[in-house]
Amino acid sequence: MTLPPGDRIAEALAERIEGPTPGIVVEPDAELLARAVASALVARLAAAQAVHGTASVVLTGGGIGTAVLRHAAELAEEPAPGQAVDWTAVDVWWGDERFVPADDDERNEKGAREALLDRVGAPPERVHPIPASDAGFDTPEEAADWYAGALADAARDAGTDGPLPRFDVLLLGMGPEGHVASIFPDSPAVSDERTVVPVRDCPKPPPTRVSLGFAAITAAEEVWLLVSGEGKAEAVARALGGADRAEVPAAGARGRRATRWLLDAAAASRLPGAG
Ligand SMILES: O=C1O[C@H](COP(=O)(O)O)[C@@H](O)[C@H](O)[C@H]1O
Repeated sequence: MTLPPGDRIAEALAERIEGPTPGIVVEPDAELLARAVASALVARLAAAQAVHGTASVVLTGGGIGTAVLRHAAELAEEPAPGQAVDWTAVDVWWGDERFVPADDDERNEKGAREALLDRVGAPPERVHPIPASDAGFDTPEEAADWYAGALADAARDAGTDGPLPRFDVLLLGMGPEGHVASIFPDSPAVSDERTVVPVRDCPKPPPTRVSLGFAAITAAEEVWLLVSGEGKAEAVARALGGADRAEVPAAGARGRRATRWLLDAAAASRLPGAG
């Protein structure tokens, strides 16, 4: 495990951190982290479009996740070389969502639309929100089944084997107790093998949610965990120290090709070697 304090995320990407060992990059503070991740994200999506014609990203809610999207929208106004994303050719999915009405401020979708999607003109046919509670589904179970079907349909339309389309980058925030998406420690979701799982009695409000399961998270090409703040430092250290994913779900978030922990200095402060 390496810990390069102050290293730039773009440089780490250029080095192509790949394989089973998570790559760790530390930026000095949350604002610089959000800017660096946004810059790396648009570069990665532009590169995916150069190869495949389209790109796909799985979004997260949360403070840093939404700040990244705001900065990505700014970068779209005057793209740097290698960072020109055609937002009409990006499929947008979500890692988790709160099962509340569509206009509720708790919706991750609402935050993402305001921060990025409405600003870059993402077309409705490429934006795939997890259903809201007023979208015609009575329960999170029904909404989860529907979203699993939407993912499987997209995979089939793209000619991809299996129940999931290609995810170029899957973004995850992490809670102070180590939850990712809406997979909370010691909850049924940690051992649920479905691609999309309903979540009830969630310890963090709102209590009713829908989340990608580990089967979908670990199918992504790249998983990027975005974490800031001292309050999350212990969970970061436990996840990277080999904790069981049932106890620290972030420990089970791995990409097929790469797993990147993108941290600010406070979140990295309990890792071995942190100053
Ligand atoms: O409940 C959730 O929390 C996490 C982390 O949020 P943060 O504000 O502490 O960064 C988020 O990633 C997830 O999508 C969300 O539903």
